Amino acid sequence: MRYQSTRGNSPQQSFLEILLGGLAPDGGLYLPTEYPQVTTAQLDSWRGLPYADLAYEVLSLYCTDIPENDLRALLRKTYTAEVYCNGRPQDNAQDITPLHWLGEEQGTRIGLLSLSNGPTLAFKDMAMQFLGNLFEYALKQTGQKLNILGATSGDTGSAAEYAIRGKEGIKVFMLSPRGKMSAFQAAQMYSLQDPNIFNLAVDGVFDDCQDIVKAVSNDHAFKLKSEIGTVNSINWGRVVAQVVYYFQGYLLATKTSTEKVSFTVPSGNFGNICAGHIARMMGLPIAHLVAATNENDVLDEFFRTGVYRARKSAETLHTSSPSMDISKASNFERFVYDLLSQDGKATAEMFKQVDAVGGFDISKEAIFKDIGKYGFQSGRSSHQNRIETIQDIDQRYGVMIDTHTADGVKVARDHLQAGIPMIVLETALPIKFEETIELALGRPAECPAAFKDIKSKPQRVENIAADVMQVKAFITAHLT
Ligand SMILES: Cc1ncc(COP(=O)(O)O)c(C=O)c1O
Ligand SMILES: N[C@@H](CCOP(=O)(O)O)C(=O)O
Repeated sequence: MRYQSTRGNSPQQSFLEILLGGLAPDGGLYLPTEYPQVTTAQLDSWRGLPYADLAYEVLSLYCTDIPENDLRALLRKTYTAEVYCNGRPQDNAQDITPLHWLGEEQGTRIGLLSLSNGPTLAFKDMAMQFLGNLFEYALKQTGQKLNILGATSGDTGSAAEYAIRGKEGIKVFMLSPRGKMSAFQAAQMYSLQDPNIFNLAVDGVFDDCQDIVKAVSNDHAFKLKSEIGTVNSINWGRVVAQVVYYFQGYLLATKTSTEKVSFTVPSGNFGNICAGHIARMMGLPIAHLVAATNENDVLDEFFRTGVYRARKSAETLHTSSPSMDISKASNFERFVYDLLSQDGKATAEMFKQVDAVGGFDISKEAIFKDIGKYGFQSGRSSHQNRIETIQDIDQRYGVMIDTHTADGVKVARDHLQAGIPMIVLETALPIKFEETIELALGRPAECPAAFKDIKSKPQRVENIAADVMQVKAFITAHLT
């Protein structure tokens, strides 16, 4: 399988070649030259497979330069019930991403796909644990070192750091928006004392952190000299590993592979739902992919109106689902590339416009009229909506959900279709946003034993301005 850039001006490369690099040299994002197609018979034959083996079936279509036995071994090492039971040991832990039906609403079943049982209690662990093992494997083959530069709004950071702490030859430099994450999220990252982990608290919002990562990646000389790699969903490895749980969710929800299912995805950087889009492009029978945003509703606005209007940092709101406080959704470019029939030149033009004037408007163009064929729908949730949804799901079903999942449930309920099951992706555990849970329910969220005293541990973090030069200087000073 070869990979090409969404901006059409980088040489095609193999999976392992793009894995360590992140952004393509022309500033675009990598996508496969074609989406492998999965037949109904293939899907049926995957029913009942252990998660690691299902992951092998899906990922072997993409990671064609990793020998079969190595890929299978990496996946079996990654996807174990021991690694994915940190939050809530449960009966069906062997499913890795168990599906919990909540009940029947408006003539259809609604359920939660549990993606947050990994070491840091958010869905990011699903891909990041695999990437940690894969980086180690790839570096052993080449003898290279890797310095990861990442941006986080709270969950990617800790998932990457827990996956990579203590690994030989890899350092992590993680940019986080100072004061914008929950106290629990900050403590998860900043309490790590491993010498290969560096936390930088940036004076800005997540988008400022993400812009710095992209600017550093676009300085090709610095990137090469400093062996910079990425773990954000701009890295194809992250997205493709997330494709697997759409297959798992579908197979757990259905009895035959002709049935349709819809997914609602709490969305910010468009990485998670982009993985759903790819699963659908591969032939997974997904009726709708519903993007649920919080008050930072750039994506909802686009799907409703055809106008993509990235917000400036000062316009990005600090909400009670803070991991989705994102106004420039990186992976949206991957979808736009497909929407433009994989025309790299046209995609580059659109995103040049985003940099120059902050967005684009396709509301009057034929491609916007065609958007329905990709199955996307969208909606937005507010602080009041999420409080009411957390209360309602607790009262009605006895299930406590986090604030991001609550945004998902709220928007899912606005898009139920009789007879088509709706799966909401559960993206984090409630303890990560305990202040809002207390506010909604008047009682504390359950805290896994491993994190009981997390907030009282000493923290190691450096404050830094939202300045590319300062970040480069920090990295350079900590490379040896
Ligand atoms: C808990 C949680 N929910 C939802 C999201 C949004 O996911 P994405 O950025 O892939 O759209 C994030 C961050 O990415 C998150 O951390
Ligand atoms: N919500 C994320 C930020 C987006 O990260 P990505 O790695 O999925 O691109 C976070 O919690 O850090």
